[in-house]
Amino acid sequence: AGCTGLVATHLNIQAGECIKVKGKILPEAKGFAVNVGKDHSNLVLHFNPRFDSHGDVNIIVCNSMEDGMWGTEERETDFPFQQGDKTEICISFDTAELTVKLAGDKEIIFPNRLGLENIEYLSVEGDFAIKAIKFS
Ligand SMILES: C=CCO[C@@H]1O[C@H](CO)[C@@H](O[C@@H]2O[C@H](CO)[C@H](O)[C@H](OCc3cn(-c4n[nH]c(N)n4)nn3)[C@H]2O)[C@H](O)[C@H]1NC(C)=O
Repeated sequence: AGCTGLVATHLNIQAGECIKVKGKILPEAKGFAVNVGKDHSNLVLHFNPRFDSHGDVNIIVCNSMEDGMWGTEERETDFPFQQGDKTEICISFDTAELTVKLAGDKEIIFPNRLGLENIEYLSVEGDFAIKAIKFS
């Protein structure tokens, strides 16, 4: 699993609340990921913008992980990220789906495949310098 940065556990984020991750994408970024779920092996969302990694260029890969096994990827080619830029990602969810609000009023919806009712785990990994994390 990539070079892990921040990990937060024992959170108790309920449906309808937001997780806001603010930071700066490194100038030569290959990719970064924001993971939320129950723990590191049970992710309701692995949100992974790729500038140039795993053969993908400027694609957002979203996936889930259940008991350490990846689910089926969903890919988004509308890519509102630039290397070297500051960015803010807001993740909210309910038992049916997660909504990721991005710059430029872009939204990505991803199914809550694990049916999680609360989020206890957050990690941010890859070429991203965190400035602030806010739970609201
Ligand atoms: C075409 C060849 C076979 O498909 C490729 O298979 C790769 C390996 O599964 C896929 O890359 C992984 O895709 C995952 C999301 O589906 C992750 O982005 C993974 O990133 C590194 C990573 C994170 N983690 C991790 N995070 N948290 C935990 N517990 N583990 N483990 N590995 C990547 O290594 C890659 O996205 C996928 N490409 C396509 C086009 O499907």
